[in-house]
Amino acid sequence: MDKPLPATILTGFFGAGKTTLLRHILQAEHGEKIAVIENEFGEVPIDNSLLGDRATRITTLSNGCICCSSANELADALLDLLEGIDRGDLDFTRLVIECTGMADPGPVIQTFFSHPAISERFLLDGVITLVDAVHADGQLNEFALAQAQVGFADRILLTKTDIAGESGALVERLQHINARAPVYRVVNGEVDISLLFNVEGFILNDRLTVARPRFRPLIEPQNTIRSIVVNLAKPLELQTVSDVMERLLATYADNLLRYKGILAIDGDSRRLLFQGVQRLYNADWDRDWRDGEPRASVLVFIGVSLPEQEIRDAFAAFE
Ligand SMILES: Nc1nc2c(ncn2[C@@H]2O[C@H](COP(=O)(O)OP(=O)(O)OP(=O)(O)O)[C@@H](O)[C@H]2O)c(=O)[nH]1
Repeated sequence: MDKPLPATILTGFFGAGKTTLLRHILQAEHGEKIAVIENEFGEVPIDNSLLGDRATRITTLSNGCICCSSANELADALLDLLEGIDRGDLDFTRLVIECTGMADPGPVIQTFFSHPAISERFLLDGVITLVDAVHADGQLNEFALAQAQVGFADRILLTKTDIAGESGALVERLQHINARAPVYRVVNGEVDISLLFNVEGFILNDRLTVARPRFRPLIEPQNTIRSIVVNLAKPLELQTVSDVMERLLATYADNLLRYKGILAIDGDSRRLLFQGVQRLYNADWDRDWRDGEPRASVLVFIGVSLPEQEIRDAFAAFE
């Protein structure tokens, strides 16, 4: 069986700079052959012509937005690419999907896990969310979807800081929504490609970065997306962790966009890595804890209206 093909999802609100970035990716020297799936929101596929001919194949999904009505359209496009490879008509090493500004990344991500052939032959590498430094504050205030796009990110690219300036407060706000994804400032798509590829956001690994905002807003907006970081100093019982997670998911799976953790389990010398997207989660043993390394657990939950106290209490009960 060939190695699965890595796939990168580019998301971000209208005008955030997704096409600009994609053009840069296609022109950069990275030795990858990239296939592109573009989603034009019921428009003429103008972006195709903007991208030039560097992509191995550009599939345009035009029938609305891949996130909702036409989730199958995305699955069909992915299967179509696989058939092209099997027939020998297509050859590519990586797939990039550009979502529309109004796409919810959740269903797009789930397409990679829900269909057997797709989940076997593609490997979702990472979700890259672009945020327009000029407009993001207003968009985040007004649209829960703009927050969800940030909440799902493995990497956040802050665009247009050439106009908006350093945007420190916005970066704090983004880290409050998603404490897990590093934020990089990118002007006109100029970014080091190595930051975007092999992110392994959906592979169990120990790359759990947690941003620590220096301050928090005085007034917490209600019903917004944010992250909760839980640190636990003492090793946990495996069964108890799974009971708590099952209980949380039974009630709050729809609130949880993404969660990830590195856990110290009582009686085991290895670290336990786990991560999930809404209802889907998995866990795997990692390397041994090193001598002198504190056997402490850290979990990050990103979601909408998270029951913070309940999550904290459930885990605090073990301390
Ligand atoms: N000044 C400045 N302009 C930028 C930057 N990045 C993108 N733009 C401009 O912003 C506009 C929108 O960029 P696109 O790349 O089309 O954005 P998009 O996210 O693909 O937009 P939609 O397809 O509408 O969702 C274009 O005019 C870009 O040239 C940046 O870092 N600085």
